[in-house]
Amino acid sequence: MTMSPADSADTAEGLALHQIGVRFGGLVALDGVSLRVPPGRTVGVIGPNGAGKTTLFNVICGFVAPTTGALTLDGRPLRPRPHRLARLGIARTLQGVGLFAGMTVLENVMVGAEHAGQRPEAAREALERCDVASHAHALPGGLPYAVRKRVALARALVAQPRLLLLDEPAGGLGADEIAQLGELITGLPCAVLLVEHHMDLVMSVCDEILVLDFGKPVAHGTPSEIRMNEAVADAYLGAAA
Ligand SMILES: Nc1ncnc2c1ncn2[C@@H]1O[C@H](COP(=O)(O)OP(=O)(O)OP(=O)(O)O)[C@@H](O)[C@H]1O
Repeated sequence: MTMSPADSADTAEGLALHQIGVRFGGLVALDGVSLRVPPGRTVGVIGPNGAGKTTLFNVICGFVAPTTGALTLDGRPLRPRPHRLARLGIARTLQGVGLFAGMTVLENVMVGAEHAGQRPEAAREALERCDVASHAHALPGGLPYAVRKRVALARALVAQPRLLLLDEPAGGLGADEIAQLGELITGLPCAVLLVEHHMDLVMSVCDEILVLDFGKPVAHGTPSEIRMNEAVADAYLGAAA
């Protein structure tokens, strides 16, 4: 299998990371990571604990500035800032849920709609897409965790992003809920960057997968290529040992 860094992509469309490196003091969290998320594609990032997945996500969201390398959006330099992502057509969900406890489900998603300049009806449509419209008038606190996560996803989707960043969306979910989440992700019209531990979900929804180990890219390919890759098996067995 060949590595396919963003630098060699035949088109500059979409988000691209070029040789990104991040250091926290003496610790190298990311080292030479290149990746492209073309329009409409679902790209997964996996790796053992501490591999740098969340750091990569944080670089794209603008929470962490890369020490080396650069990002581009449609070929133009991108210096992400968390509060400017919506304007760029990028939405995200974070680990956990992060809903406003004092607002109903619908109001939570309306906040997202307003922020993105969408019409109010878009909020109900997003709830329907995520199959949680029946909870529109409930407060999040009383709802099952899986429902709250779907509401958070609806709040991200209401912006009708061109790129959706998902940070461990399967965390805390059961097998059936993860399967439903997979169906939802597969049906999305936007590009998706999925940072996730749950291999079955990643393998079932992603067009391509980047594998990190100790901050370095160790493989990049289709799910079937990744399944057969020895370096990937080594990274995971090493982590389990
Ligand atoms: N703000 C920070 N300051 C110092 N070190 C950090 C910081 N954030 C992450 N790290 C370190 O960087 C490395 C990569 O961490 P990161 O959270 O990106 O990995 P991960 O692949 O998301 O792990 P996990 O699967 O456990 O969430 C780890 O060694 C971590 O301890």
